[in-house]
Amino acid sequence: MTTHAIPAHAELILPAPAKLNLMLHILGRREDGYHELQTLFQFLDHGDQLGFSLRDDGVIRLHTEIAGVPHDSNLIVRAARQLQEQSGTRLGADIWLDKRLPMGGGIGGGSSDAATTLLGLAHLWKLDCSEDRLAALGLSLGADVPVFVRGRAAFAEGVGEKLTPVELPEPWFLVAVPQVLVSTAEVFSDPELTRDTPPIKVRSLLEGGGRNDCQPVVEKRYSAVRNALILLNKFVPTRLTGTGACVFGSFPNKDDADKVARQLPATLPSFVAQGANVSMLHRTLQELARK
Ligand SMILES: C[C@](O)(CO)[C@H](O)COP(=O)(O)OP(=O)(O)OC[C@H]1O[C@@H](n2ccc(N)nc2=O)[C@H](O)[C@@H]1O
Ligand SMILES: Nc1ncnc2c1ncn2[C@@H]1O[C@H](COP(=O)(O)OP(=O)(O)OP(=O)(O)O)[C@@H](O)[C@H]1O
Repeated sequence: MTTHAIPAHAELILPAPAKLNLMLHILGRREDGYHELQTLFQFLDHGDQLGFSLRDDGVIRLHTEIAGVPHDSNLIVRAARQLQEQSGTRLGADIWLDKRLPMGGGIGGGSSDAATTLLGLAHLWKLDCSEDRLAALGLSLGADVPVFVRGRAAFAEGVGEKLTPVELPEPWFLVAVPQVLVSTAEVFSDPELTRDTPPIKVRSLLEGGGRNDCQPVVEKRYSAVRNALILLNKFVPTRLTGTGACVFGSFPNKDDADKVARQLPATLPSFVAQGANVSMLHRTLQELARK
């Protein structure tokens, strides 16, 4: 399937799905400033799309500009160059991006783009690269990249890289997108952030426990997020994902989620998507492998 942003001649088109943090506890802070956390990741059937074509001159060229992100800082380009360097390949790639996920939304758009680039180029360049190696490479790009590389809903510990796959219900989610960019680094450096939540066992989470420790800080700093939580909570129990800005509630079916979405004001964009325990990226790659 091609889109306006991806030309029909792209050799490989892959999804870069969003994720939700169904809960997020902060247990402590490490010496390097990163936080130890416990979080539950599930994917959504909604995301960006990337197109890739092979180049034999070694050049990595992303043809889509993202406002405010220089070409060489884009996680897609950084992921491609790291893989190129580590694998020693002489090949390069043309890459196109159809950006649908809000940036700084807490639904992992940049991290998912990076993971799709790693897996897509490993496929296109025919590299013999294990998932463990790609996940380690991904971690150097961002704490959330490994879960997208592995593509399984997971309970995450450490800084988010110690992953235990889990089977969760796959409800429909309404995700509201407050029109504000939340800085993850800023939230993690707020002195009022709760950093001493005791560790819990994965089983108690699967029974529905947990909260998002970042939520009070984000609500305090960003009125758009606070207002979105107040509004959505009138219809469904609502929580922040990651460090925001997006907030979400779950529904047993799509119709119920759509009904609430229709009642939100135009100033609060939203989308409805189903939770997925296997990411769309991995489902697409599995189909490719069968062909
Ligand atoms: C909070 C989560 O969204 C949960 O999914 C992620 O762990 C954040 O992942 P991310 O956006 O990929 O984060 P990174 O790009 O690695 O880090 C951004 C900034 O967030 C802070 N950070 C991030 C992850 C973590 N476990 N502890 C932190 O303190 C650090 O200040 C870091 O400079
Ligand atoms: N391909 C990309 N897509 C989005 N953002 C990118 C990309 N490359 C670099 N960035 C930078 O990364 C920042 C964070 O983007 P991202 O969309 O991953 O945030 P997020 O949804 O808050 O992520 P997370 O849930 O992992 O905290 C952006 O503000 C942007 O400056």
